[in-house]
Amino acid sequence: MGMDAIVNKLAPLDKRPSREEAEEAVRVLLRWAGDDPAREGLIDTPKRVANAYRELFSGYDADIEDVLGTTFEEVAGYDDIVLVRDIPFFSHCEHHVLPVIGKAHVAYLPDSRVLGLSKIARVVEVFGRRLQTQEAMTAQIATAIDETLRPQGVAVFIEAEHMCMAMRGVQKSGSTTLTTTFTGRFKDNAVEQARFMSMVRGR
Ligand SMILES: Nc1nc2c(ncn2[C@@H]2O[C@H](COP(=O)(O)OP(=O)(O)OP(=O)(O)O)[C@@H](O)[C@H]2O)c(=O)[nH]1
Ligand SMILES: [Zn+2]
Repeated sequence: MGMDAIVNKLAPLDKRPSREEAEEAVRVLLRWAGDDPAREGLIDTPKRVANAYRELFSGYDADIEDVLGTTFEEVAGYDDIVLVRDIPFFSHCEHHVLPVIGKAHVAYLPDSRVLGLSKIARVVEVFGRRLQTQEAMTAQIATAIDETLRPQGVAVFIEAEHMCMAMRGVQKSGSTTLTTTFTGRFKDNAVEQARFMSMVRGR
């Protein structure tokens, strides 16, 4: 997957429906649920839901190259694993638009340049705040870091619970789905991969 595949997912703001259209769609779904959008408690709900969508799906508005733009070279020759562990995120599955709640662990092996640490968590945030499958989100985080920083390797490990499996459908709460993407040396070298996994698991 290249950067284009990630960038193309962005819907330009001017191609979006109007706020009034979005609020009307919420009223339709409230009626579909069985309630009356005209009753007092629901009058402002379409506005609130439209606002919440702007926040929950703000990842479509972010430019990943801006997010990852700041890099540093002066790190005293440091060339070992940089791992940011336990980055919490909320996403939404693209099949049911229900929450996916999880943690991402993201590492890379620098090749002269390093990233600002907060940028790693920001990348997770950008891809989390879109409609996702866990597999795609894992691969997108790895690709974004790989193609902007060009490190020796990237490792991404996501563990998450899908509300579409807990609240409805098969109704299995508490199960966790694990996904990984490895690039470069993390992909080619079993020792580096194992080191990443034990750093993630070590407490
Ligand atoms: N691979 C993958 N599947 C997901 C993810 N999120 C949700 N799903 C699955 O997407 C599938 C959609 O299956 P469908 O049969 O089309 O939809 P459905 O009838 O609502 O499926 P059930 O959830 O089994 O009731 C389900 O098996 C979900 O568990 C994800 O991140 N990755
Ligand atoms: Zn789902």
